[in-house]
Amino acid sequence: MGTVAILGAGVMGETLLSGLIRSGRSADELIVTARRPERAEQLTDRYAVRAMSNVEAAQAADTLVLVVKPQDMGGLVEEIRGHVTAGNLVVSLAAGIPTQYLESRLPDGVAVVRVMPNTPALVDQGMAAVSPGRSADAAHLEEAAELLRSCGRVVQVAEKHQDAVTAISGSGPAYIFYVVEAMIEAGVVLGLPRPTATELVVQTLFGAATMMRETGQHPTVLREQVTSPGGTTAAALRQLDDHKVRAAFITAMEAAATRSHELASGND
Ligand SMILES: NC(=O)C1=CN([C@@H]2O[C@H](COP(=O)(O)OP(=O)(O)OC[C@H]3O[C@@H](n4cnc5c(N)ncnc54)[C@H](O)[C@@H]3O)[C@@H](O)[C@H]2O)C=CC1
Ligand SMILES: O=C(O)[C@@H]1CCC=N1
Repeated sequence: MGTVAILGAGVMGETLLSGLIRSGRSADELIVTARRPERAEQLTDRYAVRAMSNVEAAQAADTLVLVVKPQDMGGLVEEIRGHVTAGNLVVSLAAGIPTQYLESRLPDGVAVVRVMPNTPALVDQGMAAVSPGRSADAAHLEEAAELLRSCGRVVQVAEKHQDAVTAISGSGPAYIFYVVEAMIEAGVVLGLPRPTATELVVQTLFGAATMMRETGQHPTVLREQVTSPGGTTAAALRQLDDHKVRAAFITAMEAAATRSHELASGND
């Protein structure tokens, strides 16, 4: 696969970097760039990878993984465009940025793959969706998928679905943590010590997620199994329905997809 440079190694860039290292990729074949020298030093200390400037990384690497914020993408591409050739594969992990945005700013024929990862990749449980740009062939797509497979699952989607993917699995961990926070608070309101409430909630989430994966049953069936007629669960779910929580989730994810779409036009 050659040398991989992670340009803009913040939260998501380090997550991918650590996954590549865990999966056995040699640190010699990995390069990082960071805006702040202290950050670059931290990453070289932690992973023994090389840190260099964006231009040097573009010159040295075969695959360039762009992991800056969408708002910083224009500046980064402007900086490296003169050093990217048709032999490079460019993989973008940024929300909202279409492959066409990158293709139109990079030399003709450069293969671009758009990816939407998520942070559970940090524990090898990531979910990533990949979409090829105009000049990316099956081998380029496989190369990008291989990078992300180092730390989780990978699916291919049509690029038109990437805003929806961003809303569901890209931002998804945050919604789950939000629900977990709310359930822990509820436990505390009900008088449980905070550490006990936290353990109950985290294990319940883990157990429910494992059940969905291992049984393959639809969540409605699994929910009904918990919900005894006239029982405690039915009383709680009635409150969630009365407060329109399901509708709120759908509206929230529509807002995330809309925001992803807006990011393409450089709206801050
Ligand atoms: N955090 C998440 O859960 C996810 C993030 N993403 C995408 O990943 C990208 C990065 O997000 P985070 O890692 O959360 O942000 P972050 O802010 O932690 O990381 C971005 C890094 O890029 C650096 N940077 C900015 N301009 C630079 C430049 N010109 N050269 C070198 N470094 C530069 C920043 O200093 C920062 O360290 C975004 O585009 C985001 O949409 C995608 C999926 C999930
Ligand atoms: O919040 C964001 O914009 C990024 C993209 C998906 C998750 N975090």
